Parts: sequence; structure tokens; C-alpha cells
Amino acid sequence: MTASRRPRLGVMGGTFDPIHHGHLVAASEAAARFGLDEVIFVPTGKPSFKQHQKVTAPEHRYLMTVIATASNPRFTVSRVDVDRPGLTYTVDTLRDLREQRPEADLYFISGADAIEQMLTWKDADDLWKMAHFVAVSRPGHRLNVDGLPPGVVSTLEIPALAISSTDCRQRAETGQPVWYLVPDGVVQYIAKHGLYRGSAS
Ligand SMILES: Nc1ncnc2c1ncn2[C@@H]1O[C@H](COP(=O)(O)OP(=O)(O)OP(=O)(O)O)[C@@H](O)[C@H]1O
Ligand SMILES: O=C(O)c1ccc[n+]([C@@H]2O[C@H](COP(=O)([O-])O)[C@@H](O)[C@H]2O)c1
Repeated sequence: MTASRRPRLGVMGGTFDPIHHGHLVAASEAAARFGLDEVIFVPTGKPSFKQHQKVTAPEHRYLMTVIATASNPRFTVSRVDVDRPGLTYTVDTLRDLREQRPEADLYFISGADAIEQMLTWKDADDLWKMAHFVAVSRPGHRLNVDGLPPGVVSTLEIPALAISSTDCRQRAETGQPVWYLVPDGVVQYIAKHGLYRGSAS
């Protein structure tokens, strides 16, 4: 008889304003590389590092994330950050998800640019014990993890997809297409709700 292993849960944190194919490919690659049983996308509520930037209402970002992930049976979306009052901190995200899924090992996935800043994140010393961290590298980015404890972060190079939410917002604002940069349903959601008109950052 073989011992069953603990479920492996990816936690993909981001502002997702809007979610795009770069995020989806990153989650899919991380799932394949680490044998993840599920990837939970967690849109931020109020991102702590974007306080001086205009961010679309959490409910819109949450719904676009649901639409974008709906066709993948291993992708789900959590409201923990959207529903928690106050600024969003990863320590709270991981605490909530560990409470909801105590049987699972967590793999927190985010961009290398975000993970590099982890020493400055709230309660950074506790984060290492709560999850393994996966830094996905976006095109042209070299990871610098100086100062991070050894073994807590894995890096994962993903196929170059030079897509960013900033570019998608600017395109939507200036009437350029976002087709095929974001999933079809997200293109339609942006148009239906008039998101990013006159507000690109
Ligand atoms: N094309 C991509 N390839 C790999 N990683 C990406 C890509 N786009 C975003 N990421 C990573 O996903 C994480 C969450 O993304 P976020 O929601 O901040 O999107 P973003 O495209 O970086 O947004 P913005 O342009 O508004 O800063 C980030 O840490 C980011 O580095
Ligand atoms: O916990 C923190 O202090 C902290 C500070 C900055 C970013 N994060 C997390 O990093 C992830 C990527 O954030 P962002 O702003 O690049 O979309 C997202 O899940 C954030 O909640 C977390």
C-alpha cells in the first residue's frame, strides 16, 4: 500500500487589474513543475504597495479572475483578500488559506519582481514557515534573492509572454485591442463595464 501525499496547493497572488495570459501561463507552468493539485488565484483587496496608484474596484478584478480561470478544472479563485478589510498582506492570505485547507502544503506563486521585495513584506520572518515560494520570471527579468533564507524560494522561468496589466489598461484606454492578451470573456467584461476608460496608469 502506498502512503498518500499531502495535497499541494498553489496560491497565485496578484492585483490582476486585469488578469492576462501571462498570469495564466505562469500558474499553469508552476502547477506542472511542482505537481500542484490546484491553483487558487487570490486577487488582492487593497494592495499595500499600490496605495498611490489607482486600482480598479476589487469586485471587478475578482470577477475577471473568475471568468479567466473558469475553463480550467484545477484553477479556483478565493475571496479571502477581497473580503478582508484593510490593506492586503500575504501573511494574512496564507493564514486564512491554511485555516481553510489545513491538510495541504501551500506554494505561493508570484512574479520575481514581487518576490524579490519579500524581505520588506509584513511579518516577512513568518512567511517562510507558511509556504514554499515560487518566483516566476517575466521576460527579461533576472531574479535577485540576496538576503532571502536559502531554499525558501524556487525560481521558474516561464515562456516569454511580454504582457503586463499596465499595457492592457493603456490599450483599453486608447481603444487598442486587448484580444488574445487577456481571455475572451475578460475582453468582453472590460468593454461591458467600460473599465480603464480615461484612467490608464
Ligand atoms: N507576463 C508575465 N510573465 C510572468 N509573470 C508575470 C507576467 N505578468 C505579471 N506577472 C507576475 O504576476 C504577479 C502578479 O501580477 P500583477 O497583477 O501585479 O500583474 P502585472 O502585469 O505585473 O501588473 P502591473 O502592470 O499593473 O504592475 C506579479 O508579481 C508579476 O510579476
Ligand atoms: O505582504 C506584503 O507586505 C506584500 C507586499 C506587496 C505585495 N504582496 C503580494 O505580492 C503579490 C503581487 O502583488 P502585486 O502588487 O505585484 O500584484 C500579491 O499577492 C500581494 O498581496 C504582499
